[in-house]
Amino acid sequence: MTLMAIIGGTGLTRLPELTVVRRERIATPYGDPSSELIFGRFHQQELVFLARHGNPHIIPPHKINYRANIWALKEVGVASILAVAAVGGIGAQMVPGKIAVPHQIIDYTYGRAHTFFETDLEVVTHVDFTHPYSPWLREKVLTAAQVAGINVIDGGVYGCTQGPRLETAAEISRMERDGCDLVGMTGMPEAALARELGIDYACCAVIANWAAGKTTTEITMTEIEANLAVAMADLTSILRHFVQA
Ligand SMILES: CSC[C@H]1O[C@H](OP(=O)(O)O)[C@H](O)[C@@H]1O
Ligand code: HPA
Repeated sequence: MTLMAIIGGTGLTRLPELTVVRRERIATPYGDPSSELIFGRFHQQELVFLARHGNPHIIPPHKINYRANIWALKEVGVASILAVAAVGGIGAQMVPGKIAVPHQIIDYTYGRAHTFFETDLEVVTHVDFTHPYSPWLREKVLTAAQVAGINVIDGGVYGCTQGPRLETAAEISRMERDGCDLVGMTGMPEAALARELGIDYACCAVIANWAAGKTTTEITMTEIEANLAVAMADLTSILRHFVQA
């Protein structure tokens, strides 16, 4: 069994039920990762956990050193990453409190260090990114959810915005016309960097709120945290079945 990692986002700064074995701070050519890597056993399965926004959660989405995070995971031998990400729901089925396993991405970010293939290369490298999430890893998550008896949404287009502000209603309307079902701020360049280093990558998108303009009420952190708290119990159950599969 190869080493897998879980990257935890908003609402998942530490992984419940993880027995910590050791913590390691990894230096990379790109600087420091968001947090130390936590090596542990999660229901008998060895894995590595990384808190995307640091622990405590202090790094905003546009300031995350995505390259250092992915490089550090590669450095310690990680072959697959399950990313957990809080999102806003755009599509009608993307109801707050539910979990979706997106199958596509549209990148609206700008100015982020988004590639390892920049300078001093012998050849220019263009990785295939037709299917940004590894199909077998998505299937494994979906099967784990089914076995756990949790009704997750199979598929969805994750639109990644720059943040840290939330979107305007018009931006969400445009994203909807583009085909986005979910909106978050961290899916890119994380997924692309994993692909560049040959690490399999899939995402559990935890729906925290209706996206801007989808309701008449203001989006508040209180609402987001409450929905995340409810969904995290389902997420932990999916992860338990996922690692045991
Ligand atoms: C209003 S919460 C926004 C924050 O939550 C998500 O983080 P993550 O993807 O790491 O769970 C979103 O991308 C924003 O960073
Ligand atoms: O509505 C949102 N927009 C962007 N990112 C998010 N992360 C949680 N909710 C949202």
